[in-house]
Amino acid sequence: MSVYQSAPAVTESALIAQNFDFWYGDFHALTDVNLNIAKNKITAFIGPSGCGKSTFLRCMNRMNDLIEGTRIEGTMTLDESDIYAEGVDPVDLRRRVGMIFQQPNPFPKSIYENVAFGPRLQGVTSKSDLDDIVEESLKRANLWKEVSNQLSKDGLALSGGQQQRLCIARVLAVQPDVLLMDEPCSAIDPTSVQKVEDLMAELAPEMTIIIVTHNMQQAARISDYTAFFLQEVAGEPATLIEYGQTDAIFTSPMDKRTEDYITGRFG
Ligand SMILES: Nc1ncnc2c1ncn2[C@@H]1O[C@H](COP(=O)(O)OP(=O)(O)OP(=O)(O)O)[C@@H](O)[C@H]1O
Repeated sequence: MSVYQSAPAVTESALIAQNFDFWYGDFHALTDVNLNIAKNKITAFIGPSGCGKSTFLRCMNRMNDLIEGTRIEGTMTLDESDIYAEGVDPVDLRRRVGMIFQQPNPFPKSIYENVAFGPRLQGVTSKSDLDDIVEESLKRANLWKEVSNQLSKDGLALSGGQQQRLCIARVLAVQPDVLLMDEPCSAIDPTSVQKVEDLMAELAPEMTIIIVTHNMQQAARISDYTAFFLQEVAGEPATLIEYGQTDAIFTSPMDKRTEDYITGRFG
């Protein structure tokens, strides 16, 4: 049973998981997750290694579909539509629900082509439209000033932190409603971490952001809501333990297990 502390009301929720379970083949990884993700806010997923944070994140844009033998039970809705319903195109879903990974993964193409790739697939052909989208996306990703005079440079030649912001620009170029970020700052330098955190704050008023982080200070600093996951018994499924406004989770957790985790007693 999870504890909810002033979680967002359903009407303010972008994504809603109900009685959600997930399996990798025979391995039951997550059970009975019930969670309303607040629209246009930042939500952090925290918990010890292996408690299913990334798994649950990947359920939100059906990335796990790409792994053979996975299955779900329960429902996951995005703006009240079931994302696992028959007829939903996972590729279209992943445009609406973009993802940033721990390791930046630009294409081996120029900075410009990395950002223009998605819009081109969507049918944008005009050079001036593409130029505008590339500039706007790089600006929103806090990268424009650093790369505006070298757009033909290979994206892989950028620093790790710049590559991560390039990946963010690439996602922003297709105008997602939701941004999933799986430990986006753990492989980049501190200055870039600051830039990524700044841009998350800038994006949040118009975009729902969910971040998996091992860094408690980061979760406390940047998120509006926090969800704590835990696998209590090895081999048994993990679940959501406590969820609510970040201030409440970090200052007055209602569940002893949340308190023990955030005060560093385990994990
Ligand atoms: N592709 C996979 N196939 C089988 N089991 C997997 C797969 N990916 C993850 N798991 C298992 O699912 C459980 C949850 O893993 P997951 O990576 O979601 O946890 P996490 O909380 O994100 O961990 P971390 O903080 O270390 O990244 C773990 O037991 C993991 O070994």
